[in-house]
Amino acid sequence: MKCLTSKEMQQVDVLAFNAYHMPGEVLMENAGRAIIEAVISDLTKKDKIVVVVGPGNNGGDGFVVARELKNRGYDVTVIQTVTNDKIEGEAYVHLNIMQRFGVEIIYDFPEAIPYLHEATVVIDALFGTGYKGPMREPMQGYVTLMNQVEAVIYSIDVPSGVSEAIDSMSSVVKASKTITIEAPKITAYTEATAGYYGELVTISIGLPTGELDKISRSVWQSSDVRRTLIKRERFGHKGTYGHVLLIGGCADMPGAIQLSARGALKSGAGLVSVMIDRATRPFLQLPHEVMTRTSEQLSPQLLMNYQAIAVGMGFGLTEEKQVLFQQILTTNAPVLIDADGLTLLARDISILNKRQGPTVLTPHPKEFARLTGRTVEEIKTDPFTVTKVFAKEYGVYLVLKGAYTIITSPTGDQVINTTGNSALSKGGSGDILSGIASVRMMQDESIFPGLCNAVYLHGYASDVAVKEEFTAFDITPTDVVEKLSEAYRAFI
Ligand SMILES: NC(=O)C1=CN([C@@H]2O[C@H](COP(=O)(O)OP(=O)(O)OC[C@H]3O[C@@H](n4cnc5c(N)ncnc54)[C@H](O)[C@@H]3O)[C@@H](O)[C@H]2O)[C@H](O)CC1
Ligand SMILES: [K+]
Repeated sequence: MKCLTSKEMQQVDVLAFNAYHMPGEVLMENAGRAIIEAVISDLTKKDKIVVVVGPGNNGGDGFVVARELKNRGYDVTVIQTVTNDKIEGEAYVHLNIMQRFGVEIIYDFPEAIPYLHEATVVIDALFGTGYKGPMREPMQGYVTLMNQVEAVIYSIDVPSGVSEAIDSMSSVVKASKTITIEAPKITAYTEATAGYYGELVTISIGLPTGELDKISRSVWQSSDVRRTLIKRERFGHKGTYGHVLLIGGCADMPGAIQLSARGALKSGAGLVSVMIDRATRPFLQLPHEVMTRTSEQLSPQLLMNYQAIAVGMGFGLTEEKQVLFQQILTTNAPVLIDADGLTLLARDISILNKRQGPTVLTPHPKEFARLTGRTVEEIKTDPFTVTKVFAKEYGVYLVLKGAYTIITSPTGDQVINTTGNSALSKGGSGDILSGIASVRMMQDESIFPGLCNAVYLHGYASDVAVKEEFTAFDITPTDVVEKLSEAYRAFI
C-alpha cells in the first residue's frame, strides 16, 4: 500500500483528470460512496449525524456523504462553514445535488452549536490535503467545538487541520476514525500528527494504480512479508542459510551482543558467530549454538567467511574500537551498523564513501541527529525527507527507528512499518532487531525487503506478546524475541 504526500496526491488527482479523463465529480462520488461503506456498520437510524463541510473538495466529499445518508433514511444535517458562492467546481455540483435531496444546511456558527452538542456522529469534511495553516475563523471555532463534543468523529481523508508543515499547524480535529482516500498520507505516520487520526481506514476511489505505483513510498504489509521472506527448503543446509557475524560486547555492556545473537538465532541463520574482545569473553553467556571469535583475530580474510556482519551492539567507544571499526568497514560483505557503531561512524562519516559492499545504518532519532548534525526535532518534523536525502547521499540503507520506523534504500525508496508498540521502547530492543535484521538482509529476496521484514516481524512479535501474555510495562526485549516463533509462523 502506497503512502503519499499531499502534493503527490494532488498530482495523481490531476493526472486522473488530464490523462485518464476521469471527471472530478465521479471521483468525488466514488469517495463519498466508499466512505459510507467504511462507516455504515457503525451507524444507526437513531444517530444524529452532522457533517461539517469546508470550502474545498474535502467538503465536496462531505456533500456526497450527507446526500447518500439522507437517501438511506439517516438523520443528517450539514453545517456549511462558508456561503454557497465560496464553493466551486465539483464540490458545487455535489452541493446542488445534495440540496435537491432535501438535506438541511446550517450556515451560521451560533446556530450550529446546539447541532454539534446533540450530534452522536460528526463527519469532519472541513479540510483535506489542500489545507494550509494556520486555521482561520470561523473554522477554528468549529474545530474547537468538534473536539469538545461527545460525538464519535469520522474525518474524511485527514483530520482537518493536519499539515505536513508542522510549524504552521494550529487547531486540528481529533478523530475517532479517519477514512483516508486511496492511500494513507505521510502525516498518518509522523509524530506531530499521527495522534489526531484515531483508527485509520483506507478506501479506494479508483485512481489509476499505474500512477500510484510510481510513488516510491509504501507501507509494509503482511502480503509483502509473505512475498519476500525466504522459503526454507527441505534440501537446505546450514550453508544455504548463511553465516552472520555479530561484533560488539564490552565489559560494561555484555548483554547487548547476547540479545543480538538471540535475535539472529531465532531468525533462522545457518550459523551465528559473535566477535568480542578476549577480555570480555568471560562475561558472556551465549546460547550453545553461537560460535565466538575475538577481536584480536580480526582480519580481512576472516571477514570473508560471513554473508552478513552487524557491528556496534555494546561495542564500546575507545580508540581501539575506532580502529577496529574502520577495519571492519573495509570488507565487501554487507555490514549493518548499530548503537556504538553509529557513534563511531559519526566521528568520521566520510568513511561511508569508501565502502564497497552494502551498508545498513539502524539509528534512532538521536543517533541520526548525530550523524546528520540536525536536531532530533528537525528529524521528527520531516523524517521522510531527511532520511531520503541522507540514504541517497551516502549510498546506504537507512532504518530510522521509531513508532513508525522508516526504511530507506540507497536509491530513495521508502517503506513505513506499522507493527510494534510501546513494549519496544526499552534498552535491548535495538540489539535484538540488529540480530534479526542481519539474518533477514542475508536471506530474503534482497537487502531492502529483508530489512523491512526484520522490522515488521520484530514489531509483530511485540504485538503478539502484549496481546497474549505481557503488558507493555512488564515485558522485556528477551520476552519479545521468544515471540518471534509466532511471528514467523504467521508468515510461512
Ligand atoms: N485525491 C483525489 O483524487 C480526490 C480527493 N478529494 C478530496 O479533496 C480533498 C482535497 O481538496 P482541495 O480542494 O484541494 O482541498 P481542501 O478541501 O483541503 O480545502 C482547500 C480549500 O480550503 C481553503 N483553505 C485552505 N487553508 C485554509 C485555512 N487555513 N483557512 C481557511 N480556508 C483555507 C482553500 O482556499 C481551499 O478553498 C482531499 O483531501 C479529498 O478529501 C476528492 O473529493 C476526490 C478526489
Ligand atoms: K477532513
